[in-house]
Amino acid sequence: MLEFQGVHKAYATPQGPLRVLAGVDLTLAPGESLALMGESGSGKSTLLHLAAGLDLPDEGEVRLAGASLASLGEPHRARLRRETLGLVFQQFHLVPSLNVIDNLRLQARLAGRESPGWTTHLIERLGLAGRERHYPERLSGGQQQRLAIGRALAPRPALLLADEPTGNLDETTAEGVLALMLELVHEAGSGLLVVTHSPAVAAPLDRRLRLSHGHLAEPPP
Ligand SMILES: Nc1ncnc2c1ncn2[C@@H]1O[C@H](COP(=O)(O)OP(=O)(O)OP(=O)(O)O)[C@@H](O)[C@H]1O
Repeated sequence: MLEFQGVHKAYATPQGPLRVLAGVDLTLAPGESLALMGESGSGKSTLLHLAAGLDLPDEGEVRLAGASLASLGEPHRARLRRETLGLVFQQFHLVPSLNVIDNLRLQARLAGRESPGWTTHLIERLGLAGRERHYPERLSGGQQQRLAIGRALAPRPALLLADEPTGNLDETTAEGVLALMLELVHEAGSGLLVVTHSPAVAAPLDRRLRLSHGHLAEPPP
């Protein structure tokens, strides 16, 4: 589903190149779930951006659904992203001019996979039944992030990429939202790559890896 082979990435800084990924290898099978952990600044978001083809490696290859992302033009990469991935970030990135149900429908339509039954099911599971016509600004932070997760899962993507999805929420709300995210990923039949600092979130997933000094490794027990 997702494969990194010898991936290197550095950023240009006034002090010279900042080496972030130094030969990362990773294979994620369809339906597999992986927690990506690591210190702040270790390159977790960089890895997720490369996985989504939002940025390209300096060296090595990233393959998504069998396609080498660097070999595709940006329009083709964007289409593959829409059809294959769900993305959830710390900021919710909801469409403010669309109500709850239209935020969900838009994403499914863009991916070419609308399913009214699944959308209705999602709204109920997200605790947003009765609020279908509300706009995001009228929802609480936790509700907005639940909606952002639901939107990403509306097309039942092959893989959900989530970058510290509850980083902006208080601890109690975050726990509930993350538990719901894991359940919905399971119901959607999606794979999951989630950046998290929480051992409780990481524990039930298939695998856990830690990014440190540019390399991925098993975390200490
Ligand atoms: N566009 C950029 N230009 C220059 N440096 C960058 C850029 N993006 C990220 N960096 C630097 O690369 C390093 C890795 O950043 P990244 O955001 O991938 O880490 P992270 O593990 O996700 O961190 P956090 O847990 O704090 O979100 C950091 O030192 C960051 O400052």
